[in-house]
Amino acid sequence: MDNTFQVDLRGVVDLLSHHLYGSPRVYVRELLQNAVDAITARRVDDPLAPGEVRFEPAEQTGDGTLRVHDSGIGLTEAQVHELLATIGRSSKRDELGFARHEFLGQFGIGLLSCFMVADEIRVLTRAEDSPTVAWTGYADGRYAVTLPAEQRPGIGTTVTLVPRRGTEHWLAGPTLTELARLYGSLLPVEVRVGEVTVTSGPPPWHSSDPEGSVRRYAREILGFEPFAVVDLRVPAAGLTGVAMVLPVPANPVAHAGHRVYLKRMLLAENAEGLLPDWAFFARCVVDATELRPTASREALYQDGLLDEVREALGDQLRGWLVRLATQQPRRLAEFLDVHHLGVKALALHDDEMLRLVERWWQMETNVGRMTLAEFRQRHGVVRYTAKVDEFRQLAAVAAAQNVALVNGGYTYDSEIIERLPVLDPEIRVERLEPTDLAARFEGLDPGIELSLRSFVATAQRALDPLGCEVVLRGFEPSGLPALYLVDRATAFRGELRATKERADPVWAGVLSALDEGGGDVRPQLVLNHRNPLVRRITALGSAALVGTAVEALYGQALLLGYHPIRPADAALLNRSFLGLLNHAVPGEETS
Ligand SMILES: Nc1ncnc2c1ncn2[C@@H]1O[C@H](COP(=O)(O)OP(=O)(O)OP(=O)(O)O)[C@@H](O)[C@H]1O
Repeated sequence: MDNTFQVDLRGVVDLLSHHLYGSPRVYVRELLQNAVDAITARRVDDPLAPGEVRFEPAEQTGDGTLRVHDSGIGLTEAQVHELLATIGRSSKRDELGFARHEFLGQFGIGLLSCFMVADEIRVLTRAEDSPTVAWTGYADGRYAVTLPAEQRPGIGTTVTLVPRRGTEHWLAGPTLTELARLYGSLLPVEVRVGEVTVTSGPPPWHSSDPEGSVRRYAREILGFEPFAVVDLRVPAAGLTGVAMVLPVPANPVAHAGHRVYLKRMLLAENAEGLLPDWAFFARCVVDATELRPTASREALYQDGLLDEVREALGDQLRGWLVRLATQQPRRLAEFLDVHHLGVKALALHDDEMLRLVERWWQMETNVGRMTLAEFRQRHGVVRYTAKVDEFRQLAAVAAAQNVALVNGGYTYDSEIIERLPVLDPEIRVERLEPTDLAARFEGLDPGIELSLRSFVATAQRALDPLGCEVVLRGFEPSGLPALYLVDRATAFRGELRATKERADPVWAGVLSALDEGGGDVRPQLVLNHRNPLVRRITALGSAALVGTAVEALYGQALLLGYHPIRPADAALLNRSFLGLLNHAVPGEETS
């Protein structure tokens, strides 16, 4: 035998009135929504029927209650029993149970939200050709219906809330005005709180001066002056609105919330999921007729339509960017100055954005700031370093060897450069291998080389314990005495081993697995024979002093290139510094 669920009414009332919503303030929205829906229902048969919602805050009613009057369709006695007294029953669904398009409500639970601020809800309602009906509901699930002798002055409904102790402030004039304005300012019927009208006409993007009105709205409501305003439109979702491009950089991981109205009633001030993640530089204000709210009516329901909307809005923002690039490149440059991180993040997945970055974003290179497109045109291969330190060390040396170099060390830059061949397979991209640079340095005259053999041998002996090879070359800039070059794979393994020494056995084992294969190419200290100091060092008579000087050059080259300093390097730096100091300060030792 089948049984039906038993329901504990008090539990359900408590759940729906107290636990579904994030804050008691939504009771204002639910009251507004019912009043507007009732007016909409009345206007189906009587398009010229008045459309008015009036709140009387506690200060005005004088008895501590709040009243809201509407000129809506009202309810007959039978409807009161059916609709107000049955949780989950709504007049806003069709025979099949689907939400009817013209109404804001659909679930048949909204009125219960009033129990967050009231112990008692009274509804006085009058439908056409029917007597006035009074319904009173209590938070414990009881209700009473009477037919009062005194008739309500006109068709419509008055809802009265008797405040719960401790929640009176939610019903007071200032709070009520603020909340009615927040939720209802764009509603198509006039809403007043006391004598104050809180509705302000159609959405700003539908006004006669859309740009001016949207900017004013942004300043007054959102608190910023947008960099740009982009029109949005998705007919399938009945959506219109604007995206406002933020005037300051936004945090790419902090999702921007959007202001979403459904049928001109505010749904959420911080709705997520409306734009693709990459579009974090924009904040939207939209009104939609077809998107669905969650039951708490505080967020958008994640469905296929929302996915379509997100994609369409992404396309519209992308289109705006591309138009800016072709029609207003100067504005685009300004935009990129503020939001380059977002655009670059997007360029990692999106070819159009990649092209935009390639053409319009100026990168640091050792031949001046320029776009990657310009760089490619002038220098062919896009040669780059992936670390800022590496660029700093090698920029001048590479420039002197006519090697143009892009600094790919900033966020996303090297990934963007590596992705360039997606735009055109002809594009050649190469990460600079520091040791390749040495191959471009001029070798010495054989005679000179021969005469310096013993110097090189002495220098090599000084650096042997550090596993570094000494090379003597002539290169520009001549002001640079020495350059420490290490190939990337060796540098990586060096760092791995240093970490391994500090790690616990398990982690060290993992690191060992990574350290397999590939013989190390010894790092090189390339001494510059064009440098006057180096020449003087090669001419020193004392082998000990040559050793100390070469050690000092080694240490200085390490520091200059921001290379990691191992304990052995630190000891050597110390030793050579003291050695040179000792040599520089003359005089006998005294005791
Ligand atoms: N001011 C009003 N005038 C006329 N009928 C009303 C009014 N307020 C409520 N009702 C009736 O009571 C029903 C239940 O209202 P309730 O607010 O609980 O749910 P709803 O508006 O249908 O849906 P939702 O839970 O999505 O708000 C409504 O469907 C409507 O028929």
